[in-house]
Amino acid sequence: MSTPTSNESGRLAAARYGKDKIRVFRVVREPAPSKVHHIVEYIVTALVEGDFDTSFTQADNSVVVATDSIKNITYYLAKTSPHVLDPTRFALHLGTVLVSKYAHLHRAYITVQQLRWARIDESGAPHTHAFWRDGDEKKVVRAEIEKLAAGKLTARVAAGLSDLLVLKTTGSAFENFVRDEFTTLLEVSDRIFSTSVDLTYRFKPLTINVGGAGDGLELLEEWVEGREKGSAWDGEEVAKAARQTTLEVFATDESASVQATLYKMGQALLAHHSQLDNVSYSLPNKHYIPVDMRYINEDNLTPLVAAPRFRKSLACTD
Ligand SMILES: O=c1[nH]c(=O)c2[nH]c(=O)[nH]c2[nH]1
Repeated sequence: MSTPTSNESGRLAAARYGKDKIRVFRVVREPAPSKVHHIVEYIVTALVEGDFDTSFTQADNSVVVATDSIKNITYYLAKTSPHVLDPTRFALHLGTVLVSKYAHLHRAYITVQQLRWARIDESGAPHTHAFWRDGDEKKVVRAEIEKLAAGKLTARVAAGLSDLLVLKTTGSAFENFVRDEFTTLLEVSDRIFSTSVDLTYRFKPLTINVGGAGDGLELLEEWVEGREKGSAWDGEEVAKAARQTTLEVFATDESASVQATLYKMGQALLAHHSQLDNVSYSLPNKHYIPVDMRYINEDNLTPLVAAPRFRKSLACTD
């Protein structure tokens, strides 16, 4: 995967390449007596930027770390990293290794999508090594690691979730929108509201000073420690809280529109997490339109038809 772009004069303006869709599955086995197994399944994208323009402009492969090697490094860290069970830390570890090991690579862009596996319940107790796919929802982490002057890295992390499917059967209206010759939608004071939530939140960037080069692990330890000390920063905790806040606002908001509920979700996240500097939601409306059964004298629209403007538009179409 590569994304070179050129300006009007035909010169290479920017270039980035790497590997997409690297599948990682890792089992961490606790020893006896517990013998509990922990698992993660990730889909990883690892892209790099650096001094390799000549690989695009002069077919010079001597500056190319093969995408196959990038995949192998990802596998190697999935096997060896103490951070593998935490997608944020794993992304940071992979990024720091790539820019630390190769002097001519300056930036790494790591995306980790985590698939959902939940423990199977066995007579009320979580099973030690059997799991089920707990829906299509994914946890998503995007980490950008930039090598600055010697001994300095900047980490920018955005995280969130995708494909969280939700539905509520009341507490949602959509009224008073523009009505003109193109309007066929009826106003409703009470409707089913369903959406598939995509959420991204960005953490404030952090610059860290590091002593030596290393393979990135020491840099990461320092990064993680610095983050957690004196602040509530912890990728997994924030992910859990952000998901819960999203669900609670969805459930409790007397929604005037998808737009208004979306904004409240963003406000709630920013209010709870001072370490975030940006929140973005996408909430595509999944329509459940009641079937009009008046032709057979069956009222399938009440209580959905309380608004006066709705009655008026019904009168027009009757
Ligand atoms: O909450 C909504 N917002 C819209 O902008 C819109 N547009 C539409 O057709 N239905 C809805 N619902």
